[in-house]
Amino acid sequence: MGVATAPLQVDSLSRSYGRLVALADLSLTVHAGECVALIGANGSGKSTAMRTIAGQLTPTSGTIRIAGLDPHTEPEAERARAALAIVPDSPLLYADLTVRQHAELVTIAHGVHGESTAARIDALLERLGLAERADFLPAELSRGMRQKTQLACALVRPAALLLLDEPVVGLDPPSQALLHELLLEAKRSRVAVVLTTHQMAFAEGLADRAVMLEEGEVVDQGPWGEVAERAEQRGWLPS
Ligand SMILES: Nc1ncnc2c1ncn2[C@@H]1O[C@H](COP(=O)(O)OP(=O)(O)OP(=O)(O)O)[C@@H](O)[C@H]1O
Repeated sequence: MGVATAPLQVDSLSRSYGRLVALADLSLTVHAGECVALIGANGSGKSTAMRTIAGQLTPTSGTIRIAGLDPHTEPEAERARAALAIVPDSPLLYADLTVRQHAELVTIAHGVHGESTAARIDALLERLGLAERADFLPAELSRGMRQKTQLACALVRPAALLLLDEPVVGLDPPSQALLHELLLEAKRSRVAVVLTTHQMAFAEGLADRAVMLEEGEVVDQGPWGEVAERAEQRGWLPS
């Protein structure tokens, strides 16, 4: 067996919107079981990085490999998407599907639907406090419940790479603690996790490494504790 392919390998990734360079020259490798936090001010390029890695935005230059596969080139893109689970910065749910149907749709789409997945869905909805809302439509849910539905969709099936853009937003403190625990479990299952957050406390104990962006450029990166300390020194106060 050769060296295992990293779930995420990004090389010199840049993305512009017209003349605005939203992300410049990001290189990042995330190994199985590792968590990397992207931090930075509003508009620093975090979501642009996440969406480009996810295959939703075309890179201006650079390369992305998800489990060795290019998310921007068919037919590889489909297999890259299969290796990837995403929590977008605002919930993207179908108006006419219930909470449970969202989770089922993901398992069907990824070919892992069956009796054991039905039990897994039940257990996950229970943990997320959604069991009593399993048959509700998105419009009948609170904002936090919609966010938890999105989390259920991302966690309900195996993925090599989990991308979470501001996953904490809208969650109450116990739900934030639960998400922290669920992500630690994902790491223990060898999932590579990349998340963006403005809440330094949430990433504490979860992120192994951090990348700090400023106006699209990487201004610092390294072990979480070191980057967080330097970020505080440069006036980046934890919330
Ligand atoms: N669709 C777009 N068209 C033009 N410019 C965009 C577009 N989306 C984002 N930008 C610009 O790209 C830059 C980076 O935005 P991005 O959403 O990646 O930042 P962010 O770090 O995720 O911010 P936040 O913390 O507010 O979520 C900003 O200057 C923003 O104005």
